[in-house]
Amino acid sequence: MISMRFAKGHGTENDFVILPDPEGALDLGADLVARLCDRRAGIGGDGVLRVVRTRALGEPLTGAAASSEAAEWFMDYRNADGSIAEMCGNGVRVFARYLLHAGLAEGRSIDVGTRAGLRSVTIEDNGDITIDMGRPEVFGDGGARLADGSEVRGLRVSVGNPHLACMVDGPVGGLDLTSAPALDPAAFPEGGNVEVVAPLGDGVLDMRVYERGSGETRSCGTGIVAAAVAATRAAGGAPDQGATWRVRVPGGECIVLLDARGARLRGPAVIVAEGQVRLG
Ligand SMILES: N[C@@H](CCC[C@H](N)C(=O)O)C(=O)O
Repeated sequence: MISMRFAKGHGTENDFVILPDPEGALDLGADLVARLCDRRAGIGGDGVLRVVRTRALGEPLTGAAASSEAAEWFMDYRNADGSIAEMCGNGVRVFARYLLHAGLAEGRSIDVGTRAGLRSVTIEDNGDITIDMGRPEVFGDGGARLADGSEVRGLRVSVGNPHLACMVDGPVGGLDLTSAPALDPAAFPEGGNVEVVAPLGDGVLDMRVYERGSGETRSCGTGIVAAAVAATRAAGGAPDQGATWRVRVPGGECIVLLDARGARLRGPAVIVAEGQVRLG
């Protein structure tokens, strides 16, 4: 019998099982993650956020992750299928909300370690949370084949993790995201997340996403940033020169601010449950 404390939270309905593990005592294998995220036999979630002190993480922080050494708390993010991802934008907001809720952090500014590097978080007056997402990297064009065989073209963007953000004509609601879009393995050697994005006018975007390791989710923070970058370029602009987008997703809405410093992502994050989970 496996028994552990958990919390459950979401950011625009991208939902997470939160596992408090300050001293890194949990043995969190892919199978356990998948069982926790199972929506019938487990708690259910798009992923797991393990809340661990950076010094207790138990893995080397090299490359992009090295700046995370400066953060007391590390967001060890796993997708619902148990795979490890570098970064989760909605996850960072929910993680920060949990730190405050659990008394593990205080104040309006919190640093969170991630595998994509340190992310600085600000709590806004209305309770929304803004994350400094760093500078998205653009790698040029790419394509994907959707489940029904149709093709979408888009921009390959790294927001710490890989995305193909595809501007489409017409509503995103009718596109087939029932199974993983096929990506070119040469362009996405680690797989990727695929966004379909339609401009609604007045700086508003409509977006759906198929997430690597989780399936179609109701929101994806890094995907929202990738969509904002693709929309800025599709409109003939340059993200460095400044743009603000409201991005609507099935689970709500986030704001992306782009400028020469990079991208900031703002949106809600809530904790909805706490308890003890037992898996036989
Ligand atoms: N939902 C997240 C992204 C989670 C990771 C992604 N599925 C991947 O494998 O890269 C977000 O809010 O950014």
